[in-house]
Amino acid sequence: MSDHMPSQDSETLDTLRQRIDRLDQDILNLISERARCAQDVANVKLAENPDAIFYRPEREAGVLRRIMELNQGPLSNEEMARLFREIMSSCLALEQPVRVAYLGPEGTFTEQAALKHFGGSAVHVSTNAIDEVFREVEAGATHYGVVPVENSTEGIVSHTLDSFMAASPSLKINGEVVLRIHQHLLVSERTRRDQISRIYSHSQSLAQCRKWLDAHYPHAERIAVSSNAEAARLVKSEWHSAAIAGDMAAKRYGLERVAEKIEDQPDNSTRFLIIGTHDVPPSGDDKTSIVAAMRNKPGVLHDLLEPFQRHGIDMTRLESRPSRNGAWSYVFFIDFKGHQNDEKVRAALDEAQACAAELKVLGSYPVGVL
Ligand SMILES: O=C(O)C(=O)C[C@]1(C(=O)O)C=C[C@@H](O)C=C1
Repeated sequence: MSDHMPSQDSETLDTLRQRIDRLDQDILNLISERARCAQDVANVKLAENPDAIFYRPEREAGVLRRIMELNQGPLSNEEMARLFREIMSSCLALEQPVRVAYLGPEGTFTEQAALKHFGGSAVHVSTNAIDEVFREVEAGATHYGVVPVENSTEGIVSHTLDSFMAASPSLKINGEVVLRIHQHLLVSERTRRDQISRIYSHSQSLAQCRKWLDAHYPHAERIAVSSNAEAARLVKSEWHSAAIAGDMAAKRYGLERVAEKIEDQPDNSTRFLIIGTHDVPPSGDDKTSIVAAMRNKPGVLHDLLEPFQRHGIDMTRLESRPSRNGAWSYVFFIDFKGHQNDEKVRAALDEAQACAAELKVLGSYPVGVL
């Protein structure tokens, strides 16, 4: 129907749009009032401490959880929380432009995780390797860092655990973020789609799509490269190649999807950790990560875990890594529910400490909300 033809429908559309205009004005005023409030919060923090910490993960988790509880629809809880995530990101940027290092290059899932956790107003800084993310944070070049730690189909990211073993004690885990990972087969406009003989991706992504590749491209050579984004970049200049990567890389390098969501496990997800240099107070729903080096004798794992079980602490992950130090053979990475300030967590940690050669609390942090 033409725009100039008056009708019942277009009148209704006009009045609805007038209502939306009025609502937008109210939302605008409220967001501005909220932003001014955040500026006042910044001044209070500065008055208390000239080296104030502006980013407060426990408070952000609380704000988002409350929004999800209050939400009555029609937008989903996740959608609403995502909007508030961005509002808070803008408010925090008014207090202090927060710098966040992530495992790059641009277009990686880690960049997507950093955006999901800190929102678009943080300054996101790409690095070339996981240990570089750690170095940036330790040196104070960025306030926080984001690193992948485990994938639901491929298991742990060993570089990250090794970096924790080598990290200074001032480095703390400040948060976690879980990302649903969707892999796509991507090509450029130059690619001859019927002659794809090479498929680039990160080794974990190739592994995550193994069955799909066996079925659809059994003869293409699979080439592991340093990241999915690097795979996407390579495809730009080769007519017979494709890449497996996610949405961020497709967008960043202007690639087309030949096939979408080709991961073998439909619930494929990756967990990322936020690292910083401060302890996070309790948020009401927290996790704690520790690393323990054990002496090389029988029954050590049982001795280490028994106090947690006895105090009724819910363990969410256990990994072992060979130690680099000759004095003991294994170190264990353990995640459990609860905050290190909780009485029963303290008691279990004290007892576990007594039987470990070395035990380091890597941090207590809010369970991922989004
Ligand atoms: O409550 C605070 O400490 C704030 O700084 C405000 C606020 C917010 O916008 O709600 C902003 C940044 C913090 O990370 C947490 C919350």
